[in-house]
Amino acid sequence: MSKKDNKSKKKEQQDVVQKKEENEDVVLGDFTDANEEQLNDKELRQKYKIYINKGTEPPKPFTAFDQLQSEPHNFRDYLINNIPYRDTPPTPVQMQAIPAMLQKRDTLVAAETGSGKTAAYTLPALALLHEPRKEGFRCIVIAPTRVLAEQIHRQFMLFSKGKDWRIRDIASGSVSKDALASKRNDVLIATPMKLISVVADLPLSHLQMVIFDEADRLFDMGFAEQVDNLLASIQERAAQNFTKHLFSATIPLSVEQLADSILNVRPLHISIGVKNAGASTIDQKLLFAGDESGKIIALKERIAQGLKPPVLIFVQSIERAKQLYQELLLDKSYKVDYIHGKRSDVATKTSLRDFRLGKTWALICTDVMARGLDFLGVSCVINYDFPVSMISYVHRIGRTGRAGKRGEAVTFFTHEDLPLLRNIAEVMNKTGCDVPEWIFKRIKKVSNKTLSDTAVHNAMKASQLQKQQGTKRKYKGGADKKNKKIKK
Ligand SMILES: Nc1ncnc2c1ncn2[C@@H]1O[C@H](COP(=O)(O)OP(=O)(O)OP(=O)(O)O)[C@@H](O)[C@H]1O
Repeated sequence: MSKKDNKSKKKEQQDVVQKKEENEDVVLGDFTDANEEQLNDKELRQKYKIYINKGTEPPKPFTAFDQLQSEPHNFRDYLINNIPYRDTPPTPVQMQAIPAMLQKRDTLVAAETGSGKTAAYTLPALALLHEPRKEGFRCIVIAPTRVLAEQIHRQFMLFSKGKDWRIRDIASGSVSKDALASKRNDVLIATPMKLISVVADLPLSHLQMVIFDEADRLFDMGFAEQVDNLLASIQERAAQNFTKHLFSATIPLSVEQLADSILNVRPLHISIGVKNAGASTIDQKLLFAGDESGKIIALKERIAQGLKPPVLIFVQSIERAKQLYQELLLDKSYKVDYIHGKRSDVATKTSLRDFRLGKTWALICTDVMARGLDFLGVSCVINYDFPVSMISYVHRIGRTGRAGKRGEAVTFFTHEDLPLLRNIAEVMNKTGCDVPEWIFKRIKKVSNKTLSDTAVHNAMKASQLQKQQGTKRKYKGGADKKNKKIKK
């Protein structure tokens, strides 16, 4: 950039700041290249596409990890030093969610896949707990799958290095009852089922926060009742009010409404960028395979053209995973493996390790792997079987294009998938990826004949919400509990 350009950019920035001082309601400008030190809260939010969808007086976003060491955050040095990327900027979700959690208020946070949401709750959780204590579990993190719980545990261990924290992952079931009942514990990570089986024995009198990772999955049909029961049991055992934090890349309206009834400590709803869309770092493509037999031909063609490993290949069921694995094994040059929710712990760990080490170049998986898992450097995700919903699509493709790196997602589709194609095409459009005109024409033709997937999806969600509202909710939230006490 020339000196002249630099000067005019600086002048533009000064003008914006001056305008801002003259008139609070100035329409905010484009701050893409603005100097952050000159920007106020609103301008920073605009620059990083941070939206506050509910709640007042959100804290100012921070823009460098070092700022967390000083007032009002006061992170301890060891915590900052344990952040491997401390010298690079925080991601937008971290900029806003970390200060929000530090204000000890309930939060609902939606930000694209691979944008660093795990650190956005792990770091403030450790900062708020301050140091290891003998007060029982003060933080609970709930995740939908074992493999995700294990990954969250690794993240906590990384950030807590050098201090004697007790961080327990009970998702795989290796912690004894006695160890769990001990006061010498700080953080618990669990799947809902595991947590239900032990919650009665947990020391929770000093519980400060409960975090839901992949919150929309936890609150959807499969888990909603368990999670409701869980919150009620936790509340019975907790001596004080605790804050609740919901994180996901996708927060459908139904979950946002549920969150409303659960979050009551000065709640803040935060979202980053385009809601419920694929990460902007993913180059999304559709590939017409004609029919079922065309898929394997298309896959082998892609391999022959030089598919860059590591690659994740999503299929719809355990059976399909085994079938495709057998099919690809016929060619000895393919180094493939498969993984699904029913494989043993040992087999799962070995498969994941081999994939991380590059021993296998393609991992065939079911949707159990779609959420949350972080493999740095997955170059391509192939949706061999068409995803059942837009939400599943967003999470599957989100295994690539993480932490600012670019990735590719290819979705195979056949004639049979046409009725479901509209939602995926909409996600692609939202993120600026091209959907060929002929595909739109085909979708239009099909959706004239059948009820659109959006309508089906919305109808399902509405009936799900009705069911959830219809069944008597056990957990009523901190405010209700307080009111009840007052009435008594
Ligand atoms: N500020 C940062 N700078 C660079 N890398 C980061 C930063 N924050 C997180 N990362 C890295 O980005 C990757 C993705 O982070 P993470 O798994 O937390 O994403 P996520 O938003 O939870 O994704 P998903 O929605 O798929 O669960 C991780 O490898 C993490 O170490």
